[in-house]
Amino acid sequence: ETEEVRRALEAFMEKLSSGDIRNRGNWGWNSASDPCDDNWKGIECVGDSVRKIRLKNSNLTGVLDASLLCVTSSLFVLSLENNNLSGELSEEISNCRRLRHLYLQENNFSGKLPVTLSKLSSLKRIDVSNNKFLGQFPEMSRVTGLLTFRAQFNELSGEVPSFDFSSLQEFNVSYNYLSGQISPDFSKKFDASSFFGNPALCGLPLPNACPNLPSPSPAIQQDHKGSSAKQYVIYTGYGILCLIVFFLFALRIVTIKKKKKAVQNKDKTSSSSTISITTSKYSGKSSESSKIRGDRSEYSIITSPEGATASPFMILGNNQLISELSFEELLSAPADLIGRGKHGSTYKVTLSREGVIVAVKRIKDWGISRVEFEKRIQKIDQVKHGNVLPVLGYYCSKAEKLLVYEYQQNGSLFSLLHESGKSEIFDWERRLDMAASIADALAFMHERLDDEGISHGNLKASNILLLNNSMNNPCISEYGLIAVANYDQVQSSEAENVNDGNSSDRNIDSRNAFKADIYGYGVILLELLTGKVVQNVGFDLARWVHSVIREEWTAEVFDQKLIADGASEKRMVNLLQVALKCLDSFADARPNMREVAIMINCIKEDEAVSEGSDV
Ligand SMILES: Nc1ncnc2c1ncn2[C@@H]1O[C@H](COP(=O)(O)OP(=O)(O)OP(=O)(O)O)[C@@H](O)[C@H]1O
Repeated sequence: ETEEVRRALEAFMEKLSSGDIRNRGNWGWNSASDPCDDNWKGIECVGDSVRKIRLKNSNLTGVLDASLLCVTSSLFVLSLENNNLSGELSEEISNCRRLRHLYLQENNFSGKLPVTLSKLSSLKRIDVSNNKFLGQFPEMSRVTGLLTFRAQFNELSGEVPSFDFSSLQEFNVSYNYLSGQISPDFSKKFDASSFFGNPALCGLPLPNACPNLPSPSPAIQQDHKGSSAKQYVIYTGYGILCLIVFFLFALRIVTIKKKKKAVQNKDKTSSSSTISITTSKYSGKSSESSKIRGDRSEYSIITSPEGATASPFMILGNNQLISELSFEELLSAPADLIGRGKHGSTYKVTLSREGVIVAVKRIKDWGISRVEFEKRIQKIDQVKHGNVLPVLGYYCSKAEKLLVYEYQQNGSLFSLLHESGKSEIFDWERRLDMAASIADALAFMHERLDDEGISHGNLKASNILLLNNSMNNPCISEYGLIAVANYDQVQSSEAENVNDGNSSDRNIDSRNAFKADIYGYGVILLELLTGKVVQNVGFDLARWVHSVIREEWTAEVFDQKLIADGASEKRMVNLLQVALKCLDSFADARPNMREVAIMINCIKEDEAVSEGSDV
């Protein structure tokens, strides 16, 4: 470890032991030695960095100075239970950014739990039970992936805040001074023993129902009467304002209709017309640096040659973001080209309605009839999954198709893996979670769209977006946009392998397309495991991985960041084995997506179990 860390840890121990570390014999904890090389008591390292501090039942009597402790930025586990530590847990605990397990139970800690606990986004298990913590709970819902929260036998008060329930397995806040109604989310998952001993807490799963809300007191009613006159004046004002807005809106519709008529008349006289998307000129990957507003672009939407009737712009579902969005509004909004792929271009379009940004995917030369296209989009729209980005609207002419999606500002799995640098922690657990979420979502889509033969068709890391929510969950975008999969990696001999001589051509095609998705998913797994870009200027990741494994250098394959983080090699190898199954050159030998999802979830469970036995 660095000298800075050694000194900080020495000072940390001095405070834990009330300055009395001389009596601790051969504990080490002396900055003249090294915590990893010289085996300081309770310290576990991976390579040169301290990962775990485990000093339970060690008769420690001082205070926990988090500002010193968290100089050790690679700390994963802090276990100080059953000592005699006192004082507060300070806000600097959030500087231990990678902390996963925090065990402080059975001490004499007091004061409030720091609000900064919510910044420990990697936290899996926290136990602060049997202390004297008081005051309100910190807001913990941002800590996704929390498995255990134990805070029983303290003096905590206020309401039970909301948590992220997706992973929470154990929750106990019994014997505190909590009050209010327990949220139904808790009662679905935990029994009364999690809440006993809080006299002012009510509702299921506790036996005491919550009293009905009291009706407003006469004094309040009186006050209400007094304020109703004021409200009358305000509402009348609003009414007049609404009338004015309505009048202006009607005027605008009449003007637009007149314009439309003029355009249609023009269409009838000329053989084609051009509507342009106002866009910046494409100059490299990122458009942010090259915004040239108001350019008439080369990227234009050309109506069908007959030009008689342009296809309407269709809005799907009742998404508020683009409700009643007109094609005119979409086309007149400023658009930045954010990428141009094999199958078309994608634009970031800022609508005039406040704050609404959409992504418009423009597909050219897709040889599919309008009827077929519409049928396909409608089918996809009927299958909803939280990790699959829905199409909000579409436009379809003979020459090209436009699809509108909600813009996801957090980028894609590709950018997270290859463009985010060191700023963002993308550790093993998050990668495994992501692999599982994508597999579950894809298995769901495959099963629901099996009869229609609609696969994703273009599965890759840039089509896995990070959702706008606080958890940045992965989300598969552009599902089903390409009718025939066109992976370079899928060898042409595959069609023969898949053909058993009985299936119709159509079945062979759609089965191939589903199997191609599995291949695409295998490549994503390889990218998660190796941190390398697939097919990057002559580099074929799948082939490279195969050759390294043949040479029995499996550990060389993995992303060095994962190794340095102490990710379990056993489970990385397990995931690699799943990836290799997905990449089998014989399409028929690949598992289906449900089988893949089951395998990945098993690895995830294995990870959770080992997490639990970590301390
Ligand atoms: N809804 C969206 N929100 C934010 N970014 C998006 C959205 N959809 C796509 N992108 C991003 O836009 C960029 C271009 O996407 P696009 O799909 O056009 O190209 P591609 O995926 O590289 O190629 P292909 O045409 O083969 O799909 C990618 O970086 C992608 O992550």
